[in-house]
Amino acid sequence: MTARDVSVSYEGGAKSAIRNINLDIGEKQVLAMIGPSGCGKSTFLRCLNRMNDTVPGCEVKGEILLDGHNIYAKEQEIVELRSQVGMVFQRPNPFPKSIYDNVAYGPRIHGLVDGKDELDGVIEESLRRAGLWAEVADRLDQPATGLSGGQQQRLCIARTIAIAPEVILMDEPCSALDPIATGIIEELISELKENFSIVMVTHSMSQAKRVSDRTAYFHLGDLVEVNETARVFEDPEHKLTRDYIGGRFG
Ligand SMILES: Nc1ncnc2c1ncn2[C@@H]1O[C@H](COP(=O)(O)OP(=O)(O)OP(=O)(O)O)[C@@H](O)[C@H]1O
Repeated sequence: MTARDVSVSYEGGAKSAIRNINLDIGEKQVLAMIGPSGCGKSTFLRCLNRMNDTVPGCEVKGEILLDGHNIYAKEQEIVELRSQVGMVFQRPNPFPKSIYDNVAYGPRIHGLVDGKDELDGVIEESLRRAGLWAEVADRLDQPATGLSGGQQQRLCIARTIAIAPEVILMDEPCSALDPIATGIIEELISELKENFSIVMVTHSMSQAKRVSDRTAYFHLGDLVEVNETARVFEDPEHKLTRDYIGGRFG
């Protein structure tokens, strides 16, 4: 994906949130977005699958290309876009349905499978890739809400993978989890990048260091720098980045 000159405002243009963002999201890489609270990370993330469309008074300008096609073009179908760009939220949000039906939801509504056997296969594969199969294989018909928080988040990842997106967006996917569940999700993210491009917002600089290939630093609505993660943390180009990483504000 490529963002070109993306600016977003809220309240009918009265409140500017991000300005002229130019950013490439590499294929099969993890891009971490960091920066102080309110700098526009989530706003930018939500542009990538047009989640901001549903926010009244929110205006998005510029272009976001997915495989060379502008996702803000008139002819873009939102349902199709959401099947190409999946999203995992801060708090695990399983549907009040069985574990099976949570993962089956996407393939069913997008018409991706033909018959029960194929659907069963997609569900097993998605749960395996999300590292959850061994824990739930014998209780697929049980309510998803009975799983632990970490298991629920892996279920939400399985639900996203089941529609075979190209890109997975993650908005602070571990912030509601304990350190052990966080470690499991971080390992999972490192495995998932073999097949998907991942963009994640994180408040944890150590997490960005551990899991991302590239890191983008946002400040007051501007993208200050984006570079290889090691470079951003060891030798940032900008003083603002250095100050944030050094804990001098944020
Ligand atoms: N629905 C909205 N209506 C009005 N202003 C909004 C809305 N959503 C976000 N904003 C404003 O846009 C700016 C960027 O917010 P955003 O949530 O994108 O930042 P963030 O970097 O993700 O913050 P955090 O790290 O706290 O989640 C902030 O000034 C915020 O108050």
